[in-house]
Amino acid sequence: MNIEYVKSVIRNVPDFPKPGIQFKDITTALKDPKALSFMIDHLYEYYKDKGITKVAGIESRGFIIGPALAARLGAGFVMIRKPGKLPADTIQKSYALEYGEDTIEMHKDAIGENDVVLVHDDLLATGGTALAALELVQEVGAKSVLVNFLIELAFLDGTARLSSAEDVYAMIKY
Ligand SMILES: O=P(O)(O)OC[C@H]1O[C@H](OP(=O)(O)OP(=O)(O)O)[C@H](O)[C@@H]1O
Ligand SMILES: Nc1ncnc2[nH]cnc12
Repeated sequence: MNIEYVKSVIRNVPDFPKPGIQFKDITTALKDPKALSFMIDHLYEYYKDKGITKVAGIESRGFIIGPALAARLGAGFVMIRKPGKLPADTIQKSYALEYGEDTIEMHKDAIGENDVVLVHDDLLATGGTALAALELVQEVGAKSVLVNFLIELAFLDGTARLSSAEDVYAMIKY
């Protein structure tokens, strides 16, 4: 079992959700028991000695591997959600999309100044979503912030926008 195997079971769906987009569909990797456990094991090995105290997953595909990885690391899990879903006091960040704008939010008390936070999502494209999440976690005063993706669309150079993170790691690159 290796990264190439996981890559081989990620389905490419052309022209979804609109013409010209090559959609990387992780459902075919998640339903494969060997690929699912490999992804969690591999990320655990990468992060186990980095002192992570919280994994912050981005809705919704960051809510799949994120909590499993957090449990393996002995860390807590924090939800970064689309607006209007979190019940207590939140901090928000808006960011540009290809067309228009989107907002994410997190509970203000989700992270403290002693936390080493791993922001996790399934995929890095332009980096707008991840940058907004990184800034949210930095603004609430985390000690340091690392960022992780299962997949990076490297040709879009989203990592360039995440230079204020301690570390950025994507398991699979296209
Ligand atoms: O790097 P970016 O250009 O910001 O794009 C990446 C984001 O887009 C996808 O989420 P989507 O908005 O499709 O939501 P979902 O996870 O709920 O499917 C993906 O899961 C990332 O969160
Ligand atoms: N090409 C893509 N595949 C899957 N999710 C995405 N989110 C943004 N771009 C994507």
